[in-house]
This record gives sequence, C-alpha cells and structure tokens, in this order.
Amino acid sequence: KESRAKKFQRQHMDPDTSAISSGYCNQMMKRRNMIDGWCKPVNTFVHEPLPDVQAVCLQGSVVCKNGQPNCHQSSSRMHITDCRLRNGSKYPKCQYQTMQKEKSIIVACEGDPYVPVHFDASV
Ligand SMILES: Nc1ncnc2c1ncn2[C@@H]1O[C@H](C(=O)NS(=O)(=O)C[C@H]2[C@@H](O)[C@H](n3ccc(=O)[nH]c3=O)O[C@@H]2CO)[C@@H](O)[C@H]1O
Repeated sequence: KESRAKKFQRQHMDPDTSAISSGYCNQMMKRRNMIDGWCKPVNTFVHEPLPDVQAVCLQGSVVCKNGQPNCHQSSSRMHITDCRLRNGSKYPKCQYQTMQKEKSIIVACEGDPYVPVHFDASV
C-alpha cells in the first residue's frame, strides 16, 4: 500500500523538470496516475529538491483549509506548475491547462518523521 508521504511525492513532486511545455500537465497527470476513474480537477507539481519541500514542515505553522492546525507555509517562493482541468474536458479525455508560477506553498505534515502528506494551497 502506498504511504501518504509517497502519495504526496507521486502527486506533487517533480524536482527534475525545469523546462515546462504547454503539454506538461496533460502528460504528467496521466503519468502520475491522477486520471484513473476521474479527472482530478486541480493539481500542483513542485520543481524543487525533495529535502527543500520536506523542510517546509519545519517552517511557518498555518491553519489548513480544513481547519486542522498541521499546515506549514514555505518561507520562500518555490517553482511550481498548477494543472487545472479545462472546461468541457470529459473523462477519460482529461485536458489540462499548464500554468508555471513562483509561489509560497502550504502543505500539511504528519507522522514521524514529520513529512508532507497533503498539498493545501500556494500563496
Ligand atoms: N490538514 C491535513 N492534514 C493531513 N491530511 C490532510 C489534511 N487536509 C487534507 N488532508 C488529506 O489529504 C488528502 C487529499 O487529497 N486532500 S485534497 O484536499 O483532496 C488535496 C488537494 C490537492 O491535491 C489539490 N490541490 C489543491 C490546491 C492547489 O493549489 N494545488 C493542489 O494540488 O487539490 C486537492 C483538492 O483541493 C486527503 O486524504 C485528506 O484527508
């Protein structure tokens, strides 16, 4: 069974890509298995080293969207790509808009070791 930490990495980590093409999200949402059974509406990929993203769990504590207190906001901006399902896109033809950004990320952390398990938002 995939751990929540590993699921976070599968869904949100892509440290090795710097050149993002317009087809990046269509390719990655499929490659990382986020269009199985349905088209995931929104998903962010982070283009920073895994240790840097894991370190966010030690940074500014903030309340999560769901009210839980275990979210943390990165103290610096990070290179990310937001993938957003295009209007009219129908499963199984999940078509995404690819948007490159530099923003501070908010993740929820859990466990021992205390690591990211959920991507909450970017600000
Ligand atoms: N505090 C917590 N502590 C611990 N765990 C917590 C906590 N909160 C939730 N989980 C858990 O996480 C799991 C999960 O998949 N939550 S999810 O909201 O659907 C994920 C969102 C995110 O993937 C994506 N999104 C969204 C915005 C954006 O900018 N970028 C972007 O990628 O959209 C998704 C839907 O919004 C679920 O098991 C839930 O129980």
